[in-house]
Amino acid sequence: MSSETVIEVEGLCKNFEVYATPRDRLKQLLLPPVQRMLGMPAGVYHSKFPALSDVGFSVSRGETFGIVGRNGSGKSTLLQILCGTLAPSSGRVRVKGKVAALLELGAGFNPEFSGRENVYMNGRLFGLNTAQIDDRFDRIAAFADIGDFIDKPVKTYSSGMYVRLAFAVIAHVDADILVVDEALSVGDAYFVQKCMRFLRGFMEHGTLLFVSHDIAAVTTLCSSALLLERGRVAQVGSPKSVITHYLENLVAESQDISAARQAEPIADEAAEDSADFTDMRERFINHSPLRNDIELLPFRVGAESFGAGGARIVDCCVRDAASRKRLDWVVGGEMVQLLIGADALANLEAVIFGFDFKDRLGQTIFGDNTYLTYRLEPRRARAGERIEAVFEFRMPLLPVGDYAISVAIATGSQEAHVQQHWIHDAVILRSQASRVCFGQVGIPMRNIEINTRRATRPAAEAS
Ligand SMILES: Nc1ncnc2c1ncn2[C@@H]1O[C@H](COP(=O)(O)OP(=O)(O)OP(=O)(O)O)[C@@H](O)[C@H]1O
Repeated sequence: MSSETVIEVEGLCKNFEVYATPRDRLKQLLLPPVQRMLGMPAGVYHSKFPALSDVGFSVSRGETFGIVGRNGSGKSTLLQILCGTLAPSSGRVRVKGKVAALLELGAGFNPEFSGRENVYMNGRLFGLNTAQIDDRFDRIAAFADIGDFIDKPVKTYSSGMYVRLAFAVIAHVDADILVVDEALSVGDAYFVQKCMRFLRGFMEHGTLLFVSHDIAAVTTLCSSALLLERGRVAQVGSPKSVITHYLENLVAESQDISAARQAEPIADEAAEDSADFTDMRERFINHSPLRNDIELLPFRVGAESFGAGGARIVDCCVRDAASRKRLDWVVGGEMVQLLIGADALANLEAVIFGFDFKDRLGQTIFGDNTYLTYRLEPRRARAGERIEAVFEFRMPLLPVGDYAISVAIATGSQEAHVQQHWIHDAVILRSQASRVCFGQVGIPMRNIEINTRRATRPAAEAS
């Protein structure tokens, strides 16, 4: 490593083990030791998913290095390896200096501890002693600007408060290398401005790894950039050329898809049910104040609820459909999953999960349940089991305002059922910006056209 190189990555690979069913995971855990004991070859019950393949690059001291790539291209995996929170499968990673990362919201915070206690805990993890943290505490609290919440348990924080405190901490631990990803987008506009002011100051001496879908931010902030495509390095170079390559690929991909669609016989159109598409104006919209940013407030365990008590809903979140990561914010139009998890407190027959997506006035915009899917083979749960339902759908484009998702677990049928546990407003969604200015929701437009053609003469004139 040269004196100026602070990050050096060579031949980095990361394979995740993917299990087709939870049963396979259990088999993988239990069977191989027994098979080995019996002198049999150990079975393999998973496939390997290469999230990163032969990744190599280096970053010099003082550089602002952008990492871009589509969803699922491996950015978070790479960052986690660089931060030391995930082990690579093979390859070499050398990092010189103290790294502080603002990755997943609140990662590294103990939700039971107060903000103050977490500041001390994290400060120590970053190598500061108590006297140094005492000395910086007021500045950290002022940066976070969360008022009395600094002495409340972090589990009571909104996602915006999490990110405020997390950023305030990493901004005060004398990091040599800062890693900042989309988490920053969760903060309110004033806070993001404050962070950007800090980052611009930091960039004068420190090294910054900046992961973003915000093409404009990467182009203006970064001194060089890396494009990841399906876990491989597609390009390292100037931000402008990397972003150009990235956009060309996006466009080429959408053209390939539309060419393929045109080539398909009409009869196949019905089979296109899983074909994905994005709004044709997405690129423009996502780089304008019209992007439909929706904040997701965490599941409120103590929220108002009712029910017969045969089950208790203990988990509810919105996840990214591809990565299955729990989301703190989402952009309207993206594919998401709503997960509802419940503990069965009694033996339950014919379980139905459902949800109700409401606007700020409590009017249902849409909702669904599992009844039709399982009508022929109703699901049951034994007392003591955890049972989960996942609904995958495209998040609608939401006009600015607050929304709520109520969730429920019931038993019986569509017509006659017993609500075992219903939680009002389990997840709150805050649509902060939107291009939808009328109607209850917007729908992504696959295509919009204006066509002109030669006017045909009215029939009367022609005769
Ligand atoms: N623990 C895991 N087990 C199995 N697959 C995983 C795991 N973590 C990530 N993956 C898969 O690895 C790939 C890369 O994921 P990663 O989160 O690094 O992508 P990303 O570029 O950060 O995506 P995004 O922009 O959506 O955050 C994805 O296909 C993801 O589904």
